[in-house]
Amino acid sequence: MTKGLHVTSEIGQLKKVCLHRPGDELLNLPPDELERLLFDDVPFLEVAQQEHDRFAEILREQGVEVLYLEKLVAEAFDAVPEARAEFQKQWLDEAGIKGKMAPQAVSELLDSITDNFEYVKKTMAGITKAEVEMPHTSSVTLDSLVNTESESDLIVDPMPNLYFTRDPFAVVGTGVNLNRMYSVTRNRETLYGKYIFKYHPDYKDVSLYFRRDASFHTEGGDVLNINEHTIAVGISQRTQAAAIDVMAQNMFWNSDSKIDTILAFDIPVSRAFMHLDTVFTQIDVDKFTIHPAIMGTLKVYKLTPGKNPGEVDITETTDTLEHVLASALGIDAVKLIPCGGGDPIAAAREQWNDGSNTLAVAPGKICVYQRNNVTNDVLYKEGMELLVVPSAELSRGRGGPRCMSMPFWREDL
Ligand SMILES: NC(=[NH2+])NCCC[C@H](N)C(=O)O
Repeated sequence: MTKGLHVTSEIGQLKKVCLHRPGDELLNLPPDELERLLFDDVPFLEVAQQEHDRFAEILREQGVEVLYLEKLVAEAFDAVPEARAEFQKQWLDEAGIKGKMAPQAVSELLDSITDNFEYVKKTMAGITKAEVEMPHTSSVTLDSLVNTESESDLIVDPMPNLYFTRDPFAVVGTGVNLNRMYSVTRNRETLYGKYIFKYHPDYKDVSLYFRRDASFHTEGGDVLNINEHTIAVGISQRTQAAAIDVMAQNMFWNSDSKIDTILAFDIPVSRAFMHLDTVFTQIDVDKFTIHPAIMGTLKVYKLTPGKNPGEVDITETTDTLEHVLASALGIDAVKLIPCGGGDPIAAAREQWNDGSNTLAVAPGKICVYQRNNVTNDVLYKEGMELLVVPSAELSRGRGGPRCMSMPFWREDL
C-alpha cells in the first residue's frame, strides 16, 4: 500500500485509518480522578475491546486498511532503534513523576521490556507504585511533604483518551497538524504522533503544519477537511483562535499545503461541545448531521492568503450554517440532519453519546453508535447506509466513531 498521507475530504472512500485499541490504560482510571483525565465513567475493558474490535472489523469489511497507533510507534522504533531512547527521555520528562528515585525506577521498568509493541503499550497504560521497586534510600521531597493529600497509587498517569485518535494529530491533505493539546493529560498523547512522523518508514517524510511545542492549543476533533483547498476549524474549548492563526501561516505560506481557505467556526465553549465534530459531521456530498443547539446564525471567520507573502486576510461572515457549508463546498444547498430528530430530550441525550459524531467510509455510508437509535432512524430514513458500532462501553469516554479514527488515506471525490 502507498506511503504517506492523503485526505482531501470527510467522505471520500476511506482506504487507511489509524485507530488505537483500548488497553490497560482503562484499568488504571481512578474513579476520583475521572474529571482531570477527561473521562465520565470507568469502562469495562473487556467489552470496550470487543466493541472496538467490531468497529475495526466493520471498517475492514468496507475495504479499509486499519492501522493501530501502538503498532505504528513500535514499527518506528523497530526501524530506528535509537528513537526509543529519545522517546523515553521525553516521555519521562512529561510523565509528571514525583520524587527523587521514581524516574530511575520507572526507566528501569521500561528498559526491561524488550518487545517494542509491549513497550509502547506500557507507556500508554500508566504505572502503579506496586509495579516498580523503589530503593529504600530517602526519597523525601518537598512535594511529598507539602501535598500529602495528593498521594496516589499511580506513579505515572494512564492515557485513557488514546482511543480517540482523532485528536492528538490531524491529517490535512498530504500533511499533518501535530497538535499541542488543551489539557496536560492529553498532551502526552501527541508524543506518539511525533515519533511516527519523525521515524516511521512510511510516514516520516510528511509535512507538519503545526507542532506540539506551539504556544497555542488545538485538537484534531476541530479540523474538518471540506475539500482539497478548504478546511473548517472549530474555535472551541480545545482550539484557540491563535492556534488557527499559526495554522494559516504554515498552510498558506510555509509549506507544500494546498489549503488556501480556512473557515473558523466560533462554537460555544462547553464540555458537551468540546470539538467542532461533536456538533456536526459530514455524511454525504450535501448532508451533515448536526446538534440542533448549534443551528441558526453562527460567527464564521474566513482566512485566506493576503497579497504579500506572510499576510493572511480575515473576513467575518455572519450567515446560517447551511449557507456557510454550501458555499464552502461549492454547491447550491446542504441538508442538515438534526441529532435526535428534533426532539430536544432525545437530541441532548444522543448528542451526549455522540449521535452527531459519525465517520463516513464513503459518501452516504457512515459508522454510527448503536445506542443513538432515534438519530439513527432519522439518518436511515434520509437514505444513509448505516454501519452500526456497538457502544455500551466505548461511549463512556465521550467520543464517537469520528473521534475514534484518524483517516490516513481517502480517495478523492
Ligand atoms: N474528536 C472528539 N470529539 N473527541 C472526543 C474526545 C473525548 C475525550 N474524553 C476528551 O475529553 O478529550
